[in-house]
Amino acid sequence: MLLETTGVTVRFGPRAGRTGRTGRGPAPSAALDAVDLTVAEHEIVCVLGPSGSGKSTLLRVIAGLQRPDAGTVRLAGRDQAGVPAHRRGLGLMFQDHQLFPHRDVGANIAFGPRVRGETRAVTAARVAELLELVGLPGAARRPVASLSGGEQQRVALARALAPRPRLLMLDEPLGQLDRGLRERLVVELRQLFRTLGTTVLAVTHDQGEAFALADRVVVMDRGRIAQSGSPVAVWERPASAFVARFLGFRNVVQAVVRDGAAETAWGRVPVPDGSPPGPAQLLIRPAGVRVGETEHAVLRCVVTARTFRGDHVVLLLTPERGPRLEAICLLREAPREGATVPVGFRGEETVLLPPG
Ligand SMILES: Nc1ncnc2c1ncn2[C@@H]1O[C@H](COP(=O)(O)OP(=O)(O)OP(=O)(O)O)[C@@H](O)[C@H]1O
Repeated sequence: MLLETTGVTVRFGPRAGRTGRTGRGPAPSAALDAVDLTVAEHEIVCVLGPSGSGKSTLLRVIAGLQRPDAGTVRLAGRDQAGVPAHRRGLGLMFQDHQLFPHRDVGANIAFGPRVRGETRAVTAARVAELLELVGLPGAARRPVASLSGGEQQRVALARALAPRPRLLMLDEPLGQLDRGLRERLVVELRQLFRTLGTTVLAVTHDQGEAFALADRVVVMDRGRIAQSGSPVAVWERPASAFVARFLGFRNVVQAVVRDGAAETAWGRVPVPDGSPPGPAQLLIRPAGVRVGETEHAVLRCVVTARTFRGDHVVLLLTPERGPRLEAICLLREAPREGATVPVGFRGEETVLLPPG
């Protein structure tokens, strides 16, 4: 295992040192609460979570920029306690690129290799090679100030890769760019890391970015790991109501499973075969809400909003009982705003979550 954190805990502020646990969650001051995280050689892992969930603090602890109150960080099996940041062999690329504004592109990228004592010739070759890799061939003499946001991002990446770090750590790598550019760059980044065999630990609050980049995503909630798994596994089977809501699913409701269906505020909803009986929370994906089908209808809803999304329409429904529902349907089948429609549910599109 290239990176292994065990029980990493960080507490900030006046409550530091107090345990204050209730057994149900971390004390309010725990920025990180006993985090165990591994990253294998050549793996791309994205840590994902809402603002304040501890993502940056975790990166800073691994980088050696923040001392943990408890726990260990191992790199290639070696405990990093007492190893300063610059001796950990990590590449860091943080939110605000931190390029040297008064140096040209080449000098920015050359910084790491020069500090490590590489010769001018070796460094120049490395700079040219990296500029080629990040899609900016021949840009070495350009002033940093003349670059667009996306170009600066590429230079920052080249600079982080220049000393051949054993682990590349990215904090919101594409945070400040517009959506179109981010979507393009994320695909390029994944290809680049694959080609180079780079091991990557990235942090982002943008789930689309994490899902496009990562081999594995790690979802954080208030200093703890809420779920870790492949993008597909996490998307298909969120481990909790928190993860489901964080992924943008809206239809999460209290339920009691009995006789092959979940009893909810919306009525009886079919659930997958073999679902254990008892209290739970239920996620119904928007595709599992059948709109306008009278045969399986259990509920009547008013169409509160329709959002056009290209080939389909997202409907916000206000039911006669229970919280609002989100549904998707084909444009040509979408009911009008204000219409009252019968609604039923598809069991294959439901996921049972632990009780809240
Ligand atoms: N230097 C600090 N002093 C006090 N509290 C801090 C410090 N740094 C972070 N925190 C707190 O620790 C918690 C985790 O912060 P962190 O920056 O790691 O979260 P994050 O998930 O990276 O958030 P964001 O996405 O907004 O960057 C937050 O409650 C934050 O207020």
